[in-house]
Amino acid sequence: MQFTKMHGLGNCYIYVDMFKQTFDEDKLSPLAIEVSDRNKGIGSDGMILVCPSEIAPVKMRVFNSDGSEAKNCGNGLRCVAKFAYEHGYVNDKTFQIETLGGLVEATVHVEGDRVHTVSVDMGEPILAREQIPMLGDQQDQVVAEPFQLDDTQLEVTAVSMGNPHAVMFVEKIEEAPVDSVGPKMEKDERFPDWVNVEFVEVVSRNELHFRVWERGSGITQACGTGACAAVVAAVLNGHCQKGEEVIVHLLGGDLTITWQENGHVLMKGAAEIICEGVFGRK
Ligand SMILES: N[C@H](CCC[C@H](N)C(=O)O)C(=O)O
Repeated sequence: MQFTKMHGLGNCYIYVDMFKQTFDEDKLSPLAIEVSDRNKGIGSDGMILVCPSEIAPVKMRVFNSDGSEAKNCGNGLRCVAKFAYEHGYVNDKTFQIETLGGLVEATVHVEGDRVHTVSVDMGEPILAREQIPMLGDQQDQVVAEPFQLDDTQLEVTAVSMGNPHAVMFVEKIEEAPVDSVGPKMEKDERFPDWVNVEFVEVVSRNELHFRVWERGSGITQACGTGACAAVVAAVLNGHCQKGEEVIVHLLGGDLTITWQENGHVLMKGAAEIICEGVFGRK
């Protein structure tokens, strides 16, 4: 299998060009687990397929390292946009990408003949409880809702960017309980589809620190949809302002996120190739 390993701020995936090769549907989840394995495979946070689409130049499918398929991936979208442009699957610098969560619009920023930075209009966040989805009979939106997890009392703000996110604010990001709270909340029964878990320290109305425990992959260096969810949650909790750029500091680098006045969330950040190769026998 031909592959390209790419990363967005250290959140790396094995990209497979499905314009040139195809696999049986039931092989995809096991293949994602196999290629993601850092000891017996290539090593990554998951696998992303760059597919033909009937409604856009390309379609993105995302598989976490546990083999589960997700509806969206922010860092993946920037890398898919770079891949599509550099492989000539698109002619313009701004184009749509189909995801399982709907259509998004990407713009590649070209330096010479290479793309290093990509902007993506991620569309509107989904805030209705039942569409996150999250159980509970309180009000329709989940903003700073008390959340008891074993003997820990937390406050959760829930946002979907096509995939579900539970955002919590902490005083010091370096003390965020990522590896203790993360895995418990990821599969808590109150999130029927499980959930990505984010911890945010507010530096100012235009700057956040961010850590993540990703659904299906665990701790990663960065999560693009999670950074978008974090800015939306920060606005909902009065820490940031709609219409203003927010710099989000993730372990692997920075993203610029704006929850625009028109309701759409704009994400801008890097996308890089690590290597290309053949997985398994030719
Ligand atoms: N773990 C996520 C998919 C990858 C999202 C993340 N890597 C990003 O950049 O948005 C989920 O199951 O919803």
